Amino acid sequence: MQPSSQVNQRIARLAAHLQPPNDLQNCRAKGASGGFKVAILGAAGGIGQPLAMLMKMNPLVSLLHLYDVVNTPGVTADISHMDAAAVVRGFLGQQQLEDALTGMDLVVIPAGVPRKPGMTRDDLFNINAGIVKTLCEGIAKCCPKAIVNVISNPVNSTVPIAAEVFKKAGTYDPKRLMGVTMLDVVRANTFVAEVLGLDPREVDVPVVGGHAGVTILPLLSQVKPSCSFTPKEIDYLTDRIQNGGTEVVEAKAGAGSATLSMAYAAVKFADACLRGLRGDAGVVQCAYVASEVTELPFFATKVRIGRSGVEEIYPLGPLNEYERAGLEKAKKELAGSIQKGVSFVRK
Ligand SMILES: NC(=O)C1=CN([C@@H]2O[C@H](COP(=O)(O)OP(=O)(O)OC[C@H]3O[C@@H](n4cnc5c(N)ncnc54)[C@H](O)[C@@H]3O)[C@@H](O)[C@H]2O)C=CC1
Ligand SMILES: O=C([O-])CC(=O)C(=O)O
Repeated sequence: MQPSSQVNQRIARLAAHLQPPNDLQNCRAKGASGGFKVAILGAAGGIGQPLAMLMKMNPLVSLLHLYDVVNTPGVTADISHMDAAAVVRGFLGQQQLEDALTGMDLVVIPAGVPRKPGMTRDDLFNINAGIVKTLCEGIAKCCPKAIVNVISNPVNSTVPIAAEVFKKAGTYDPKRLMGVTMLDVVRANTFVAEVLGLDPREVDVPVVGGHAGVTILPLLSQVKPSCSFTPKEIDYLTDRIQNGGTEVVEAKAGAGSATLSMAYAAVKFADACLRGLRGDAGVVQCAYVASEVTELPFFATKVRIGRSGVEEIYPLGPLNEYERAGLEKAKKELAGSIQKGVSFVRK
């Protein structure tokens, strides 16, 4: 074991490499005016790295803060060499969390452990709940007005955890907290397009409920362009969309869960948040948010994102019998997951 002073010195040396020299910092910052400031927490991970790369490429981002408890010097050095506009800064370890968060407009959280085959997302609760709680305490202190995108699983519980942390700190604004369920929509669009023989970019499948198993409820009766499916196709598509995450976990055989498609989905969702913040009209995506659409305190549906975050939550729309049965199953499981998250912070 290395003595902790040696470890701290090493971290300080590594951290020093994450910033440009003092006399160059102002000149770097000038290139960053006009866009949004975005932090990724868990930026050195399987999702974090490709997400950081894609965010660096987003013209709406002027400053990109990469925070993790390991490996941010390397990831930051690497990504900062891309000749895209955003200035990239790295932050390593808990003692740099506050610097990473101060002044941010959008915070994206993919920090935490992923599943291995045989696990459910809820099996990640014991580790990830504490990680999300600590990170949200930092957000409440350093950037309470930021939009927060929670990716860390189990999303059905980590979003209620974040809400409770913000309530305790007196900073909770339900419009600014969103659980990222975009990957369910991305998968649904892909799988439905395959069945219909369409380009997935032309397909829009609303996916409501939450982000685990039966709580992932694709509304196949509301697919655009308007179409119809056989009962066999509905069973196949519902099952594949609900178990898309497990399909990847099993294929990766112990090496983690979806990272590349998730980074794609996360940047699609983050971009929608930034366009909303900019004031673009008609920015609509599915997200898991505080909601009155059902009797549950959180639920994923289509939402309209604007300057203040979630500005409108759309109703479920007409459901068929199959979807109504799915909704009941989803609500039952979601209720327990939400309560588990709330109790974790209130206990
Ligand atoms: N919402 C969604 O649709 C999806 C969510 N996920 C979830 O995203 C999370 C991350 O997945 P991966 O990137 O594949 O995992 P990973 O293990 O590759 O990366 C996670 C990163 O988080 C970092 N980390 C751990 N504790 C931290 C802390 N206290 N502060 C900051 N960073 C910390 C780790 O050092 C690591 O770099 C998992 O919980 C996974 O289940 C994954 C795919 C889809
Ligand atoms: O399945 C997992 O554990 C990761 C995830 O949430 C997904 O891919 O949808």
